[in-house]
Amino acid sequence: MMIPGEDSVPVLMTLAVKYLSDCPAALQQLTKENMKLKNLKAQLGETMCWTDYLSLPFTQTVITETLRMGNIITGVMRKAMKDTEIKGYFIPKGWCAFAYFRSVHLDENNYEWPYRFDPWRWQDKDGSNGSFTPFGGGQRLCPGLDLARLEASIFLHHFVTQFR
Ligand code: HEM
Repeated sequence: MMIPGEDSVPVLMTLAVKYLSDCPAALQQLTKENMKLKNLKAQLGETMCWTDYLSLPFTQTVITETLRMGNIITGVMRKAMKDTEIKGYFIPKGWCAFAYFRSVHLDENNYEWPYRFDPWRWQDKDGSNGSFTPFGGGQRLCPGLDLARLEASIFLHHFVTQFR
């Protein structure tokens, strides 16, 4: 749990900062959303809790878009347990195949202007059609995906509300 969890989230945070620094409109909207929550919490005298994290929709789209563009895990290896055919390609039993996430996440058939950092694209899309797999899928789906998103949200919240 520690090894896969240690490198991936800091890379996610670092890439989010990099992409935001190139996209002032996204940084502005992210700051506005998080400042609003921070001020509300201060007025109520409350600290942040789980539901607050879920109430930051734009922050979530920033994280999702960073995962899409950043491709922190570039893909996953799989071994064919039997002769298999996928979309006309034959994979003999025993061969290894590499499912390359980057080619899916940066394919213009799946995403308009795929090299543009555009968190707004996620406002009416959830990637559940198989075109968004930064955490893998199936039996080996990353068990740390919610923790990764939570950590990145907490980082972004403090980053944009306390620093310029
Ligand atoms: C941005 C952050 C992260 C990304 C992009 C990511 C991505 C992935 C991917 C793609 C896999 C599937 C590997 C495969 O199918 O061969 C995976 C597996 C795994 N991840 Fe993550 N991960 C992240 C964060 C974390 C965190 C925070 C933890 C734990 C605290 C974690 C723990 C694991 C473990 C234990 C597996 C192996 C699951 C299995 O084989 O059954 N990951 N991760």
